[in-house]
Amino acid sequence: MTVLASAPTAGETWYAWALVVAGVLGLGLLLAGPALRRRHPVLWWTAVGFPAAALRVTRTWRPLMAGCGLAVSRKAALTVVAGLVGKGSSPPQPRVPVRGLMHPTRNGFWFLVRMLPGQVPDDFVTAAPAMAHGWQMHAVRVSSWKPGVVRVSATFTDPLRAVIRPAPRQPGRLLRVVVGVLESGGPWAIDLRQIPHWLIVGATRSGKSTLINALVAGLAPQPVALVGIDCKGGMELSLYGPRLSALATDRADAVQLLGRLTELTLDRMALCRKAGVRNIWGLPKGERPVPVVVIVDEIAELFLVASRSEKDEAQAAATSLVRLAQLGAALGVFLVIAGQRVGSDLGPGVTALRAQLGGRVCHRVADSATAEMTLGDIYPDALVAAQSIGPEQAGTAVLASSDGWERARSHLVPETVAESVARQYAHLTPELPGLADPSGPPAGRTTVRLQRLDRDE
Ligand SMILES: Nc1ncnc2c1ncn2[C@@H]1O[C@H](COP(=O)(O)OP(=O)(O)OP(=O)(O)O)[C@@H](O)[C@H]1O
Repeated sequence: MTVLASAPTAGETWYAWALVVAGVLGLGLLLAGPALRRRHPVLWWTAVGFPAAALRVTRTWRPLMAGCGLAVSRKAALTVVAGLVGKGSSPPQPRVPVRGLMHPTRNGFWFLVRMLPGQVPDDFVTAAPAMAHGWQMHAVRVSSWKPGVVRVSATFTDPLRAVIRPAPRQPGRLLRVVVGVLESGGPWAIDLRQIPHWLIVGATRSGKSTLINALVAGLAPQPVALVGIDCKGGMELSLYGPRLSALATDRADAVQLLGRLTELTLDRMALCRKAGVRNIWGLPKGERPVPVVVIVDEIAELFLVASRSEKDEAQAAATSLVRLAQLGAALGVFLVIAGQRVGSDLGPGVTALRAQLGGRVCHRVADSATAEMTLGDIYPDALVAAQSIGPEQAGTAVLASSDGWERARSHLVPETVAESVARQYAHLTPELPGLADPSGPPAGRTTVRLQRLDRDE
């Protein structure tokens, strides 16, 4: 028997080579994939992860939408007509929301979705965990984009897992400090001119003080006055003593200091009224009073009462804080209030105050009620994210403001660093004569140094 062998054509040779090259590349990526992912995650995501995710999203979009109850059946009449015209072919599929182009990011992707009539963004928020599972992503977040459209963004890994050390400080904008990293990979900046008052909540050792360290270390080199209220005997805030213009270490002190701050605010109001401007930023530079950032550590110490006289003090403190929050933004007085709890059990004042604090940071919390108190009145869907922060994720928090919510992790700024920055910039501490306690030494020069025994730094 004779076998006739014909020489391959040029087209066949090219095709065979392309197959071999694709096979070698595929095999190489398969073998080197895990190492590439570990060492160069961005490169891995661009070369392997994103194309695979794009295929997965395309393949699963319709079944996912149907499984999550986001597909809408065609009109019955249309189905009947299609059945008659199609002569037994399968009826038309239910309609699913229209998905836009996928845009890759450094650690994920995002796309827009046009919702079908009758759907609201919350329907997609509920479906986000199913999308994350279906696409094998670390997390999927859904936010409103514009009426009728939501933005779906996904991340393939948690960028907040690793401890984040701060980069060397750059001179920044007045009252703006980069304190950490956002889950989306961008900087987490606290900008007091944009959001003047903040509430920082978290269980013990969840990262509140570390965040305040980062904030103070960023504010210390700026021309601002820092004022501390720490009713735990100054145990936390006395660290920054050399850079503080005033420090109250118990409730009686705090009530007086808050009273003086209210007077200072009213003086500023009179100044602005006289100059015919709406806020201190409208005053000429030479006449503009220095911005004051008031840091309150452990708000419960101000509000919890055991006796009648304490009740009056707590009420006075609450009233002053609410007034400062109402008037302060325009007059250069900003509040940063930290505590383990902000429940209404602390008294009616705390609810009124909470409503005035537009910026919220919720670290790991001990109970769901605290997360609800911190975030629930702004973004109920952020609650799940806040409640899933574990003890090993100290410094991780959910941030919320009128712009939306996001997960973030603060820079690890140990107290020794914050203390030395405060000493380094002590010469910038503005003297605010109206604030100093007439009966005591200037608080900024306090010599008390209380050591926390539970620190591991
Ligand atoms: N952003 C962070 N990155 C890494 N580790 C952190 C971070 N924040 C806090 N930690 C770790 O958690 C520990 C406790 O943090 P921190 O003292 O800030 O908690 P806290 O909420 O202020 O606690 P307490 O209410 O008891 O004062 C720190 O000593 C540090 O080891």
